[in-house]
Amino acid sequence: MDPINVFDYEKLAREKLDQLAWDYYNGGSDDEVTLRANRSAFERIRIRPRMLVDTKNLDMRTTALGTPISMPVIVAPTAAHSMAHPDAEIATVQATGNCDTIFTASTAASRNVVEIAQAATGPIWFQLYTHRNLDFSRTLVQRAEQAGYRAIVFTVDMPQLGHRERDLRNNFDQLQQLPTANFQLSEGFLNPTERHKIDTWETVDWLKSVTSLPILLKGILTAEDALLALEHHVDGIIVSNHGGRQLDGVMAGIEALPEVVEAVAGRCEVYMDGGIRRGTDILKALALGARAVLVGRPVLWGLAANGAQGVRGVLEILRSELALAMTLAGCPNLASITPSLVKIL
Ligand SMILES: Cc1cc2nc3c(=O)[nH]c(=O)nc-3n(C[C@H](O)[C@H](O)[C@H](O)COP(=O)(O)O)c2cc1C
Ligand SMILES: CC(C)CC(=O)C(=O)O
Repeated sequence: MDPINVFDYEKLAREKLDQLAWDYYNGGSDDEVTLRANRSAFERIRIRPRMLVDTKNLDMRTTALGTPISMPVIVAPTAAHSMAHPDAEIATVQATGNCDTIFTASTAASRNVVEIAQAATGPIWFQLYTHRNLDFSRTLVQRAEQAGYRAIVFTVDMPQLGHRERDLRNNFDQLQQLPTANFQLSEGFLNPTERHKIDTWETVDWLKSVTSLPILLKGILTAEDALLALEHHVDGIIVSNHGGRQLDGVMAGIEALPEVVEAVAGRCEVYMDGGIRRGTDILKALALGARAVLVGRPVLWGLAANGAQGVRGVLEILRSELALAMTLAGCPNLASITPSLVKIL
């Protein structure tokens, strides 16, 4: 099969992955209400296209915290790429760089923070989960800074692992069994039930004190927390529900985006993720105020299907779908994508 959309890569990945890896990648928490909402919410947003607009010189380039990227699509941090393909993060970081966009390396990656930076062919961000010993985290963040990462993405929605029933049925204990390189999660994360003792808003201040890199908070879903993030001087917010893997029943990323954008009022950059599978999804997110979107599972599907080439295939499909959506909607560039482009039903 020659994949013509991202879902074709999902089918190819399903054929390659064993049940445990498939469930870990694709699953959500509890009843997976939020996981499904991340997709279905896009169907309640309709596009108001404009006609007879000159889109010959279509331009979707932008910047993310000052870094130029060729399209408003960034690779989200996801753990342990070696479960998808032996080339692991080396393949994903290189394919992403070859598409001229940003790769975000997870703290729970299967290659360490320096190996990934050395393999990179483009800009990279580092996603942080704190270690129970903050000195260890300081070293990790500083190693990332020295290795050339351009921002720290601090994930704030995991005081404890969500209740992922597919993994429980497979006896897959992520904190014990994920093949991670930076540290053993079972040692670093505390006892999973005590993890909530680690991170507070003070941790954001601590993070600012140990790095000069810009900081994004990933996992914000409300205006209240967006305002607190601004009080703590973050550089960016990623509106996210962790791909429906943490608290089930929370809003879809695309549903939470407008209130965060309104609260922030241009004072920092706002990104979103969750359920981005089509160029039209990206168009809708940009219309509702995201600077760019992040994609999680589709990149893992591409990696599982065909290594670096599969990752590139996924990202190029999203690029060409967005180009077509912009053309048909009468948007020659990202600045022309404004709230009036969509109607929320
Ligand atoms: C298998 C898997 C592993 C993930 N690992 C991480 C992680 O290590 N750190 C993190 O901040 N988010 C992690 N996430 C969440 C993603 O960064 C992102 O928020 C989510 O996947 C976006 O939704 P999507 O998969 O529908 O695109 C993970 C998601 C998946 C599916
Ligand atoms: C359990 C974490 C280390 C990885 C993660 O964020 C996830 O699986 O969603």
